[in-house]
Amino acid sequence: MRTVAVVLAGGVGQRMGAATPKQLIEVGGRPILALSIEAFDRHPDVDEVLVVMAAGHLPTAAAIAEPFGKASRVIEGGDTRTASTAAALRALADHPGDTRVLFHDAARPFVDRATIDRVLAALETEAAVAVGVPSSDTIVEVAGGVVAAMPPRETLLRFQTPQGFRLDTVRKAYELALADPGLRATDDCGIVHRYLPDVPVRVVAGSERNLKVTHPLDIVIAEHLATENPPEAQ
Ligand SMILES: Nc1ccn([C@@H]2O[C@H](COP(=O)(O)OP(=O)(O)OP(=O)(O)O)[C@@H](O)[C@H]2O)c(=O)n1
Ligand SMILES: C[C@](O)(CO)[C@H](O)COP(=O)(O)O
Repeated sequence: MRTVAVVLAGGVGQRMGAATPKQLIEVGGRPILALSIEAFDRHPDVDEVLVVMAAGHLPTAAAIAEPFGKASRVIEGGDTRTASTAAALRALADHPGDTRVLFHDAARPFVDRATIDRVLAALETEAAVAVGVPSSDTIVEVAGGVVAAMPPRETLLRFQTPQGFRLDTVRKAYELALADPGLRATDDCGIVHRYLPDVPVRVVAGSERNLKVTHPLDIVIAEHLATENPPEAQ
């Protein structure tokens, strides 16, 4: 059974507000995208890494991916993260349904080997696997500026990536999702949960280091993680 890691780098980094997409910003002297590709390229159970890049930046992404033996292809993403995942699924159309596929945010350059191991181990028996960490903040639902609901914090997790699937499962979920004019999603497990409600989404532990570089302050933290405690030391 083959394992493909899809590194989603199709965003433009609006919240970061930099001149280039945030995945091209260097931390510890290397582009964030290179660190994310490397995490999967070096994993012994990953066979192939597919990079999905923002339009207009494919040659740069191809140059970054080139040294990694498993990063065979760089394709163009879509206008949303969901559209970029859909583009990856189209690019994997010739892969058998029992392929294991891991979708990872390029913006999470510090994913560690143990997290990938946990996702792959769960995929031995499950068709959809998420990575989550507890919230240290109280999370509330707000409507019209006032609190509408306060779910008990111990029932809540913050999702990270990679999110892992059997290819046939995520394919089916996306087929249904893309036919829904009301489609709104922020991750791939959400799409499986909504469109294939009978498929359990197993949750495994993530890591606080696996931050998603989103806002300018995250670059300061990422620079620290990359230089003081680099991924290869994990
Ligand atoms: N059209 C998109 C949008 C996002 N992503 C990827 O999905 C991951 C998580 O998205 P996010 O952190 O929101 O990145 P951006 O969309 O670039 O950021 P912003 O929302 O601030 O514009 C990132 O690695 C991003 O490159 C993608 O592949 N295609
Ligand atoms: C997939 C994700 O990283 C899980 O936390 C998150 O939903 C991505 O959201 P974004 O708005 O595309 O950064």
